[in-house]
Amino acid sequence: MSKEIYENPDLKKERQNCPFNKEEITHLLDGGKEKTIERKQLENYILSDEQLKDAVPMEYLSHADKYAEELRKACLLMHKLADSPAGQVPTLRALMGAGLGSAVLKEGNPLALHYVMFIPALMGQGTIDQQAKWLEKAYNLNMIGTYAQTELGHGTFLRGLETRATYDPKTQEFILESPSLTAYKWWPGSLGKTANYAVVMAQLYTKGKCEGTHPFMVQLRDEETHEPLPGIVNMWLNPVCISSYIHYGTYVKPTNSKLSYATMVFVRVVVCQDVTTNLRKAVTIATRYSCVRRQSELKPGDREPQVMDYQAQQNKLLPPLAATFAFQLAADHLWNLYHTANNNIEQGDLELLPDLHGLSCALKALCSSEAANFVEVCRQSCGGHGYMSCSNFPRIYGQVTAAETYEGENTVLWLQVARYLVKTRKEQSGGLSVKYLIGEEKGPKTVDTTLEGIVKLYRRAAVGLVDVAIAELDKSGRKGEAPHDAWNHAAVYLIKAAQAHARLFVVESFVDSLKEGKLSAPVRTVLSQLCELFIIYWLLERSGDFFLCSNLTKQDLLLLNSKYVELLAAIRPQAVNLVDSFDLRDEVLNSPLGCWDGNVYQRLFDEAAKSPLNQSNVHESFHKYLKPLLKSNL
Ligand SMILES: CCCCCCCCCCCCCCCCC/C=C/C(=O)SCCNC(=O)CCNC(=O)[C@H](O)C(C)(C)COP(=O)(O)OP(=O)(O)OC[C@H]1O[C@@H](n2cnc3c(N)ncnc32)[C@H](O)[C@@H]1OP(=O)(O)O
Ligand SMILES: Cc1cc2nc3c(=O)[nH]c(=O)nc-3n(C[C@H](O)[C@H](O)[C@H](O)COP(=O)(O)OP(=O)(O)OC[C@H]3O[C@@H](n4cnc5c(N)ncnc54)[C@H](O)[C@@H]3O)c2cc1C
Repeated sequence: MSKEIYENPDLKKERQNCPFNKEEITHLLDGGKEKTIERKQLENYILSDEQLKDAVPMEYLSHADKYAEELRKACLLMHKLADSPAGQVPTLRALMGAGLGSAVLKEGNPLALHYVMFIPALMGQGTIDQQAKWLEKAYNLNMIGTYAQTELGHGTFLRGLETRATYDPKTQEFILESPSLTAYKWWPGSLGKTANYAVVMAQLYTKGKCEGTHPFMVQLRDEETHEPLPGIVNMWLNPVCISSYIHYGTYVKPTNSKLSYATMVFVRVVVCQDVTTNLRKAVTIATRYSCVRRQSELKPGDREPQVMDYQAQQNKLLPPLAATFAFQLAADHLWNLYHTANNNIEQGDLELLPDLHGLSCALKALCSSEAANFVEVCRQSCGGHGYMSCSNFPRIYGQVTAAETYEGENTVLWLQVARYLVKTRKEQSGGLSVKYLIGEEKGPKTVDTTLEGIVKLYRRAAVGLVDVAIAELDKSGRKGEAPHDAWNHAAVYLIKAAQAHARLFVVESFVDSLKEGKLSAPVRTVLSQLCELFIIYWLLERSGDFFLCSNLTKQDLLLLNSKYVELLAAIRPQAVNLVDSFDLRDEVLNSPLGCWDGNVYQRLFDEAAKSPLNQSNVHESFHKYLKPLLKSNL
């Protein structure tokens, strides 16, 4: 007799009479029906392997045991690559990020940097000969690499890196050295125990002149013994400069010194997708839990309501739900720009490089910071159970908030965006993704609160805040301040302008995707509601920017507030159906709060029972410490 599958009755009710085709949204997010089929086949292939399951929860292992266990599984995953139903690169992409990969490697993938940065650095900056020599070795895992750029003393200011690579024309070798404690490479993932090679960013010195930071291939450990090579701590020998700027002892300048930063641009682009995947997990967990959890009294005398029926809970969870679509669609647009720009750069056409740099910095900073804030709101929306390690919120938050720092600390990236915006606005040049900065904003300044009218408000704010920042810079200049001081004293305005630009890009991506997309009417309706909710939410959150740069009135704001709460009520009935459309398996969510069946309390109880402390009634420490204290009559 088949075992009755339990489904929480409230969740079951939420799923009845769904007005849209969930699979249509799943296919949209996956990039098409075929991609969904491929993803599900890959998930079955990986998650059905018993050797990839944790015997005990990772949180109860020692640091060293966690590392060993993650390395065991990571290596097993690599052995499974060859037979993957999805092909190498799609499998690697799935295994390196916050989706399928995190279902197996909950503490992180010791081999991630090899694929996410080391190989991309070789592909992006190695010469043909160097790629011929190293890429096959890297893809065959005959070497494990990392990307060693950050030092104890410098992570942001790359021109301040202290590691030096001095070219010796006699031996035609580079001598790499870390001249001080602050020059020690610090932070690179896998550098400590896993990698035996690294792409090392170092200041290139030749003929006594510093030519700036360049990437070098350095062997760190013996390929057989894995022992660090002699002198590895503070002196590295025999590195090879990746990309050929030394021709017969003479330095040949690259067409653009920033091309050596290309690997960072790649990761900033993929990080936008990765934090969105993590946000989807957090929203799914919190939404399902909020429809299972019944608490307090809404109508006196009635049964305790689902907490999702409180408008306050909808206000917490529906904007992040909408954000997952907004960020995904924006990340897709950025990915397309990355490919176009990269193909052009390979042909020597660097025209799109500033746009790519500006937009990748903007979107990485926006998606990571917004996702981190939203994940924390999702955690808080689940009360005490959201605080438990087994809820998976602490791990999801840790992964997302790390992205606010790595690959360019967000503040620093916002200032990079501002530099690009000010230059584009002043020079009225270029600006593929900032076309609105070129020429004057046309049309009446009156406000209409339709979708198109709200997008126009975002554009006015984006232009207006750049002009406010430029006015501040000019004012400082007139006072005789040096450009670097004027820039520093306008930082607050510059960052606001950058953030407004990033939000405009996300809003336009969302609106344009709905216009262009071949969607059924029911899906278009629910996604349009989410789009309108999200762009009004952000406008209400940042209303000062809009008051400053448009004719927005108090009446407009009150009208938008009413529209916002109406949309909360309209979307509420579809919240569970929308997160079901993400098609995130329980193993990927890895949380008793978010499981598809809603069997929350039993799963919480089972998780608690796994704790080593719950394997006996009295822990041995009682007899060692507590009992003597109880007897000591202090
Ligand atoms: C094969 C399978 C593949 C699988 C992939 C699967 C992916 C799946 C998911 C991935 C999961 C995510 C895991 C991520 C792990 C990451 C781990 C972390 C790694 C790191 O953190 S690596 C180190 C990162 N460090 C940084 O980012 C440093 C930040 N600092 C800088 O970038 C720079 O110092 C600076 C930009 C802040 C300032 O530099 P500088 O002072 O030299 O520049 P200026 O401000 O003076 O500007 C000069 C001009 O240069 C332009 N510029 C600057 N940077 C760039 C760039 N990167 N590209 C292009 N142009 C750049 C400026 O715009 C200026 O131009 P202008 O015309 O003069 O204005
Ligand atoms: C989880 C994780 C993984 C990492 N992995 C790697 C890796 O694999 N390889 C690698 O090379 N690195 C790695 N890093 C390092 C990372 O790239 C750096 O931490 C990051 O670039 C920030 O640099 P920093 O730590 O020097 O911070 P700092 O730049 O020292 O930041 C400190 C403060 O100074 C401010 N600040 C700095 N410069 C400016 C400025 N010009 N204007 C205004 N404010 C400024 C910042 O906004 C921040 O508030 C990793 C970091 C983390 C957290």
